[in-house]
Amino acid sequence: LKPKRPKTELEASAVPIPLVPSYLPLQLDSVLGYIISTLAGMDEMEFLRNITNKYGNTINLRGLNEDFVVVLDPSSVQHILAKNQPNYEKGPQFQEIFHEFLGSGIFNADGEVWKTQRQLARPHFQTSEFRDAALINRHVDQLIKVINKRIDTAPNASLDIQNLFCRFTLDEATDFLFGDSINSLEHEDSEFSTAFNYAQSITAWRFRVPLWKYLVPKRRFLREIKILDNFVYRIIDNALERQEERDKESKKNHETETEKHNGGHATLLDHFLSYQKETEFDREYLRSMLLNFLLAGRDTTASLLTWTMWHLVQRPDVVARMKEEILQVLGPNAVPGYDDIKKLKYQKQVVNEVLRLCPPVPFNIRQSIEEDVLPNGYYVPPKTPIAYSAYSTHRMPELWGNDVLEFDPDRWGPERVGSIRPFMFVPFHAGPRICLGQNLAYTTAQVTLTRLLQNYEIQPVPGFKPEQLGDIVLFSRNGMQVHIKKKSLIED
Ligand code: HEM
Repeated sequence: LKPKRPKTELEASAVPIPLVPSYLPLQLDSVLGYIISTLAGMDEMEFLRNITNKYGNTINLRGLNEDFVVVLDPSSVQHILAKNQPNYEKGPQFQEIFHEFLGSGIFNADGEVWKTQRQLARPHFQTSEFRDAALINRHVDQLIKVINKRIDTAPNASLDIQNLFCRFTLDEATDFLFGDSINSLEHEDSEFSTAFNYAQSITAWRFRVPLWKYLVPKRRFLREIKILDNFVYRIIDNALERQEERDKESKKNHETETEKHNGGHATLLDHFLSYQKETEFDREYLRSMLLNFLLAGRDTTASLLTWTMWHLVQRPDVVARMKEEILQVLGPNAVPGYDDIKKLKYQKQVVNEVLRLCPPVPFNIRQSIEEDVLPNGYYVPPKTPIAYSAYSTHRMPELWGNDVLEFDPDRWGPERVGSIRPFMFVPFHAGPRICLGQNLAYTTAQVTLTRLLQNYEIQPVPGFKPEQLGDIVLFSRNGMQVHIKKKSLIED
């Protein structure tokens, strides 16, 4: 047993966070119950929601005598993500779990290491980098080609659209970040995507199982990481060669460093390399940087598109309004760019409503540095893991009303959007570490949806029901089966 700390003055003045009850020493009943149920396919997000419905919006899920705080109130979420953000870091536990996979990349770093990467990367995510949406459209072309081929060869069979979206966003993200697409839409069983998926799912297990070091097999994990490394190092070495040639050229032309930076860069990697003079990056740093951005950007957008399909196949009325809007703004065939997408206001409402009910990152963890008191008076001890769940906060009836579980894009319409207060809706996180790719994600999702609705009719598969899987990203365990037929917008 951990020795009991003497109470500090702050602790004495605050309220202890309610403990979720358990009955065996070391809370073994709760810990084992959770692991067994998860292995058996439990919906973890609904499990957490049921616990908070029963015990309150600020709880301590203590396991093996370690505290684990969960907060859902917008004011507490705001406190840890923004107001007192410096006191809530990713922390050593998080970093250890992710280390082999992500090194000290942006997603897995705190302090100066995080800050430098964020500052350097930010310009690459400005809208100007994807205003014409050409890169996105190129990969949507490929997606459409694969869907058409599938319709031609098996017109009556259902299709797992989640699988296609994962391959599509992997191709788009590797193109945007590395300048070298995996082309997994063309070659489904790419060694890289298998290795990436495996590394991600083992990492999610390391989170769930407190004794992961002893329980989760490591040999295959390290073998798959090696496959990722080989792939990424090849890209880095090519980019370094290109950079050297560019440097020689610019010396010939007597360009200054500032002129070089202002030139615009095709990929995130080139963008980082253009700062090589000021900041010495080694290959390992660049490798981690790329894998971190890939993790952050790829499955999240695929998840958003997947759950959008699930809601749309059940709501022909919503689809009809979306199609009407596309016809008005773009017509049946025009390929959308960023500026067109901005005019698709109802479509954005639909996307926001999906992000509310099915946030791609449903759960997120920080660790306190010093002791603290939350705005609702609860005491947070030092060095304590503290989590928030966008999934649960987005489903609180006291915030959203009694129709909270209804899919209603009109919540986001001009008359009602005013009642959505900050930190009630946090699919992209918030505060200084808010998602860097938010704008790119909306653009990718909306360009893709527009083109799918211009070209197809998408229908439910009778009897199919997705099973939520709350890994690092919210997916459906059994895919997302839909029926899809070619149909132009003017045939409606
Ligand atoms: C629907 C799509 C997306 C969602 C819901 C989403 C959500 C999030 C969330 C919740 C975080 C905070 C993670 C944490 O701190 O633990 C985050 C961070 C981040 N996201 Fe996204 N994201 C999406 C798409 C993208 C895309 C497309 C990219 C880029 C290719 C991207 C790049 C990043 C980066 C670099 C961070 C780390 C920011 C930092 O720590 O300073 N995201 N995202």
